[in-house]
Amino acid sequence: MENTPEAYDALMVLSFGGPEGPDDVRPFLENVTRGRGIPPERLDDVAQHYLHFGGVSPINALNRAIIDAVRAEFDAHGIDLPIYFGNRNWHPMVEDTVAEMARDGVCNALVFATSAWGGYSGCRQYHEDLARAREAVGADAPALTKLRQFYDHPLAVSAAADAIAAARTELPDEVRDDARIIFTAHSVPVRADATDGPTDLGGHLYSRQITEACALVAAAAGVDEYDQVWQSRSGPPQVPWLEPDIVDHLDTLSDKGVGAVIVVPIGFVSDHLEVLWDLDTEARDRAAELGVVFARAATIGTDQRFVELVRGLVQEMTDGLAAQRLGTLPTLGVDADGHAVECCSLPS
Ligand SMILES: CC1=C(CCC(=O)O)c2cc3nc(cc4[nH]c(cc5[nH]c(cc1n2)c(C)c5CCC(=O)O)c(CCC(=O)O)c4C)C(CCC(=O)O)=C3C
Ligand SMILES: [Fe+2]
Repeated sequence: MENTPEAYDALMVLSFGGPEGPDDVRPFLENVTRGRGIPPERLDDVAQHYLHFGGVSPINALNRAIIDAVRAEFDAHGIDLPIYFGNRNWHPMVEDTVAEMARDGVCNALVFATSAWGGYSGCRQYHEDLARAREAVGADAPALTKLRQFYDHPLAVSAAADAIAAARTELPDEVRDDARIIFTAHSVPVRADATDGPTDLGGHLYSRQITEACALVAAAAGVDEYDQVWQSRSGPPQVPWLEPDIVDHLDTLSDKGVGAVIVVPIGFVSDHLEVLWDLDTEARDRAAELGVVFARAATIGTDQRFVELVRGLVQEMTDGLAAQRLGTLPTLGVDADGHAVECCSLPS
């Protein structure tokens, strides 16, 4: 797809947000779950996960580091767009960021959201956040164009493949070559996944993109056999979410005699709390109980290729370059004219 080059005057990095101290935890969780029917017991549990780390999620600091690295990458390539930071659920809130951009005279900004995926939580909800923020700011709000989904960008695929190779070197010699590769991504309600994406695709855009990304990364890493599982399930127990859960899957693998695993957090770009708690704490502890040797691959956000990827996505829009892609599924987010479209919408 060729985009029509247009004049953009800023980039916003848009993310989930996370608490930065114990007093932030409850109000943050209330922002995340407002009107979503998450049971109070689940919220109490999740609050404990955050409090275990002093009430600080690493996500904001990680995003600030990504912004610094993108700034350096832009400077090195003569891209003089200012970079702003906004979040869905915690400060700096996207509404405040858009107000600041309006005060600075920004008219037409690009938006990089820190999710590679289609689907409601990873894509459409970010469009809703932008629309809400523009409405709050009113007539002076800049136009905001969300960059496309990047789950199959060649730089994302090669960074994830190299992270598997690096994790393999951490394993003891005797299990290194036989370690089972497990890709994991955030679970979502089965019903939400079923209705994601263009109707002619038949839904399931999020889970299909994850499946395709796993196949691309496995091929790049020279891995023939692997598993794809889910993590961080939320919601009431009677509502079905994508399965199997990673912790249950470790039991299954252990029963089959698997002695070592490399867990690959394909669904996330940085080591935020869903990685530190659900993988590095819960899954790692379960593996230890089972006597399964455990290594976890790094997320791609720390790899230099990640900022090159961000620059590439921006240049697709500013220079009208063709999208760099390895996959075949739709990656929604911009139309043929380079304009943001309401993607991943539920059929009405
Ligand atoms: C698909 C997906 C991604 C990946 C795409 C992307 O990256 O955007 C993602 C990322 C993240 N999810 C995160 C945290 C949370 N997600 C929750 C709840 C939920 N996530 C969902 C889906 C996703 N979530 C869903 C369908 C819910 C149910 C409620 C709802 O429909 O909204 C809850 C509520 C408590 C609970 O866990 O029940 C929390 C605290 C953090 C920040 C971690 C940190 O603080 O470091 C990040 C990056
Ligand atoms: Fe989440």
